[in-house]
Amino acid sequence: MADKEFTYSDVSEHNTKKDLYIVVHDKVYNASSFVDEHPGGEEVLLDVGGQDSTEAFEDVGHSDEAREILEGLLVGNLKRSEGDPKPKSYAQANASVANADGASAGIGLYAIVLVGAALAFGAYKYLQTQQGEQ
Ligand code: HEM
Repeated sequence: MADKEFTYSDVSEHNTKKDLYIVVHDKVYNASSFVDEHPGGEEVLLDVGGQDSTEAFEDVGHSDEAREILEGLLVGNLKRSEGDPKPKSYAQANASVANADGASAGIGLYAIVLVGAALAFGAYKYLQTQQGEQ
């Protein structure tokens, strides 16, 4: 049963409380039986029903216990086809965000140091000419 393959549109049909599939890391889970028990509330689960909720699930930092429950709800694998929303791999998404941030902060810092140095040099030169004129 857990070897079943679902397309994205198969999954998107299961988006009601009584029939709720969610995708986490390209695996398809039937969360219907767990909606009422979810410590984070039913609303968040219904929000991601029929969709890829990898990011939402990982953002919360769910415990190992939560992951075990999730495995128990497994019904199959997601078969992606062209035109589907891009896979949301949390680790990859986060790494690229961190890199982009790091790079832009680095460049910004260089720019500030360079502009600061140029200003200091200009002021120094200006003061020198002023002193020369006296
Ligand atoms: C079927 C998938 C899911 C399972 C099995 C699950 C399971 C759990 C469990 C067991 C907890 C208790 C804390 C822990 O052990 O980490 C929890 C908390 C929580 N979950 Fe989920 N969860 C699922 C999906 C989601 C999704 C998609 C969201 C979306 C935002 C979410 C949001 C939360 C929040 C906000 C809490 C914290 C509640 C609190 O501490 O007050 N969960 N979840």
